[in-house]
Amino acid sequence: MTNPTVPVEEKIDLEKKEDVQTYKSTDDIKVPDMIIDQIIGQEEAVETVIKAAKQRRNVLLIGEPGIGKSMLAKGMAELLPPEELQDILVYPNMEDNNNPLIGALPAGEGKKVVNTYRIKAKSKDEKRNLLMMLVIGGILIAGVLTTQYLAAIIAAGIVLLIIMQMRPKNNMLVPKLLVNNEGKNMAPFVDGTGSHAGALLGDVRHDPYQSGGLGTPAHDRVEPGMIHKANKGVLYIDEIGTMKMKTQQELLTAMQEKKYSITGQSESSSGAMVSTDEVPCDFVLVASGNLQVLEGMHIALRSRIRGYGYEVFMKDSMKDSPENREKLVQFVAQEVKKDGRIPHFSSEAVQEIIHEAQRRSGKKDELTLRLRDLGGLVRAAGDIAKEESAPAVTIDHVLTAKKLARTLEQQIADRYIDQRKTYSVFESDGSKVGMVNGLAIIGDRSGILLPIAAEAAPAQSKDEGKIIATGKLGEIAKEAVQNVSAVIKKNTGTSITDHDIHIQFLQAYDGIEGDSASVSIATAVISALENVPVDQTVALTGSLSVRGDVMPVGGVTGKIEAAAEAGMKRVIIPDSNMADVLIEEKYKDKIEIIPVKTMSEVLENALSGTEKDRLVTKMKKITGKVPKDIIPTINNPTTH
Ligand SMILES: Nc1ncnc2c1ncn2[C@@H]1O[C@H](COP(=O)(O)OP(=O)(O)OP(=O)(O)O)[C@@H](O)[C@H]1O
Repeated sequence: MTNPTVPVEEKIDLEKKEDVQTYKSTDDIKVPDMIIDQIIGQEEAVETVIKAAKQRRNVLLIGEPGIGKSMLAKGMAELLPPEELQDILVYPNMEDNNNPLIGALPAGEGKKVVNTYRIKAKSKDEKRNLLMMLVIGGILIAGVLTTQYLAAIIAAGIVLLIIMQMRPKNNMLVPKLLVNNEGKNMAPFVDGTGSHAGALLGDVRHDPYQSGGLGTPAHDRVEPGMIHKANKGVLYIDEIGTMKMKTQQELLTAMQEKKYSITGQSESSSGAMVSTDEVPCDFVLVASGNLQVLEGMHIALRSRIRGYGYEVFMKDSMKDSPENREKLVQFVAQEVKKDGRIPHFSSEAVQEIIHEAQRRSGKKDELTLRLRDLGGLVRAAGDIAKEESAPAVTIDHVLTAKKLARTLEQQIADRYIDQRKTYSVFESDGSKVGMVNGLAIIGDRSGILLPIAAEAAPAQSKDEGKIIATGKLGEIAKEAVQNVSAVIKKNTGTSITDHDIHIQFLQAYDGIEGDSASVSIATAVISALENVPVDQTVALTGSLSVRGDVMPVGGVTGKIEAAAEAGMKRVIIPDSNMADVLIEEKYKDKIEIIPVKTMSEVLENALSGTEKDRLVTKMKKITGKVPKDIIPTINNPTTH
């Protein structure tokens, strides 16, 4: 299917602040030509890159995956002042075969020089071949005339061998074009991500025949590195901290010297004997990665970037404002154009993408900037529309795509829920002592139910009770119980030190983040200590401060949706997270959301049965020791 195309002059140009509201489909929106103008939501990073490009400075971009780091690096290459691009040639060195010579020529000249050498070599070879044929022919004719056939054949063979050995190999004198910039008018962009030392710094191939003089000449075995191909342009390296220290050190040397000779990288190879003259490598380094990457980064390399460049911490979300929503309209138009196979999006379909951007940010009044993932949704919706041969992508296509294009984590979460239901790992009705339906996040935003079981027994040791936590999140559990032991005592008057407390995360799998489980753990422990059942129709999330306040956590939308999927009727979340809740319409009637500020409110809502009243009365009795802020909430719990 071909996309309908509005003539360029009739398109809405957002850069000129034209009114975007009038657009019917993304076909009406003009996509900027320059990559730097296509970058959405990273204004500070864009400004820095523009500044860095003017001065040819290095840049370190730190941020989440898929937010536009490599796009910025490409944009920078487009912006670099158009310097004289060069072709680099490597010539044989007659005096020292293992030290090939380097020559730089204006772009486009390199190929011509190589061709001239080739033609010369060819004509020399042809002349010599002709001469050889004449000499051998003469010997053979003489042999025929003197009837000395055998002697003539042997003589011709010997002459042939001698000439072959003595013949200078003209081909060997032809230089090799290392870097070819013919026809290029933009600074090069080279992505060196994940490349090993040879690919990055250049290499000399091994030649098993080099000792016999029969092999490929040294200069012909020289291969340029990415640092050389990026000469006068941008060298982009993602996840720079994963690169070997030695390679980072060499990279630093190349950056400082702006030239770097090529040698064989493998010590046992004949290439290691070869070392060329210095090859120009005047590149701008754009390094990137997430915060952890800094740990693996060579200190001197980082300091070089800091001293002669800029460091930028990129955003993963932007304010949900009318201007930023317009930028997302441009984003959808860009992705459609880039893909080239999917139809344009109707304005309603774009609205749904914007709504999803809101949801995915997981934060109040923000839009996600993890645009690679959002682009995935655009393409999935486009594919569905294309399959149906629809002229444009509609809101229904986007909704279907959201269902189909579920992330791996979301699919895993669904399967866990099914499995756990089948094996009754958790319950979604009735009440149970020491069992809590906690909530966690897997991947970056998929919620998952995390059942937690606690048992309390009188301490076996006379001195002090123990906290025994099993399951993959054991450490978190121990820490959480230690942190909240004061809160438990404050709420129940019971000291956990008189008990051995066993906690288990039931069937917790790798990749589950359990940081926000402390409210759930405390509830399970209190329930077990006090023998008060927990309502199994409630799911919980929240982080507990040592004072007993419920602190905000990440991913509430995903967690609430997971609770609803698992059949929970109510979900307790931190009050301060209420503004982040953007659950899908279909879940709204399924689950009641209860915002809480303190542990007492959690207990009021999570515990059940007559025993709860006993505990509340007990809590009230000890409220003399409880800070004032808890008293009113115990008497007057907030339920929504
Ligand atoms: N800020 C942005 N503006 C416009 N498009 C974006 C932006 N961020 C990501 N994209 C889209 O996502 C794609 C991937 O982005 P890019 O490769 O730049 O991400 P990245 O941050 O370099 O990720 P990684 O670190 O995983 O390589 C881009 O080609 C573009 O389509």
